Amino acid sequence: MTPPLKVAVLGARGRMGAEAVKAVTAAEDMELVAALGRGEALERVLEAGATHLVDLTVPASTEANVRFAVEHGLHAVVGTTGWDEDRRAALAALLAGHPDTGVLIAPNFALGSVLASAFAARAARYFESVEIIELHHPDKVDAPSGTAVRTAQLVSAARAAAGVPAGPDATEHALDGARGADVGGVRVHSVRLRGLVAHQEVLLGGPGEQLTIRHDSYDRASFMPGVLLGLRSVAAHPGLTYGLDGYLELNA
Ligand SMILES: NC(=O)C1=CN([C@@H]2O[C@H](COP(=O)(O)OP(=O)(O)OC[C@H]3O[C@@H](n4cnc5c(N)ncnc54)[C@H](O)[C@@H]3O)[C@@H](O)[C@H]2O)C=CC1
Ligand SMILES: O=C(O)C1=N[C@H](C(=O)O)C[C@H](O)C1
Repeated sequence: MTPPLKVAVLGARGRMGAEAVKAVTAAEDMELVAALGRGEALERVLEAGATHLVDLTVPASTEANVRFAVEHGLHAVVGTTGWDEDRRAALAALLAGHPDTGVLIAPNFALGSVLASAFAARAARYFESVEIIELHHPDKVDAPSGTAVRTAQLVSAARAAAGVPAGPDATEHALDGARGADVGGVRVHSVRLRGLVAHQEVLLGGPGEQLTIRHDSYDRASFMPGVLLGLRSVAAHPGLTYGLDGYLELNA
């Protein structure tokens, strides 16, 4: 029998971390060996014999946590936001010196969300205009969401590859922020509202028609199959994978 994956969860007292602790504990092929909150020494992960680390902390902590994991030969599955291009490049450079170690940075672990972003990228070349609205609970510390940034990047790359220009926009006068954030030429609008969990709409507009691709996470349980898939797959994918779609066969 294959021995269970020895998993440490960082951010274990947070909304996502607490859910991940439950999911890992319930998985028959995994053993939860450490569950750390803010201020607890990372060395405890090593003392516990972890081979895999899940990071669900905050943008200010995640980079140091993941670097620690890689430097100690642990595979890492990362859901925390804040991994911009510079941070990903620095991590990829570090991983080059640790060729057997894998890191997954997943802006969104929900399968439906990953599919929605992929569908949006596929549709994007056929529409004049594309904008994104992301809607989250008001305790979220970052905006726009990591998922919206990733979706905008995918949409932008797909449009560039097809030679489609940025959508028309005649705005000459606007209050700051009224047109949202510009992510690779795609406007992203962030809503924060009590009662929401994590939601996104990609609006695609052409003459006389609109396609809306919407995904809703009503519960953080929606993210757990992706966390477990990431843990089961990460060792077989050395180096840095950005997006859970890297482990899925979306074109099959
Ligand atoms: N990829 C995905 O599918 C998802 C990603 N997220 C992202 O995950 C992150 C966490 O989200 P939430 O759980 O909602 O936030 P949260 O604020 O509820 O939890 C974060 C926890 O991390 C702890 N923490 C901070 N620094 C730490 C450190 N160095 N070591 C250990 N613990 C530390 C905090 O004390 C807190 O308990 C955010 O960046 C969020 O955007 C959230 C939901 C889904
Ligand atoms: O903070 C959250 O809640 C979420 N964060 C991730 C993001 O920023 O995209 C994933 C999901 O949207 C929930």
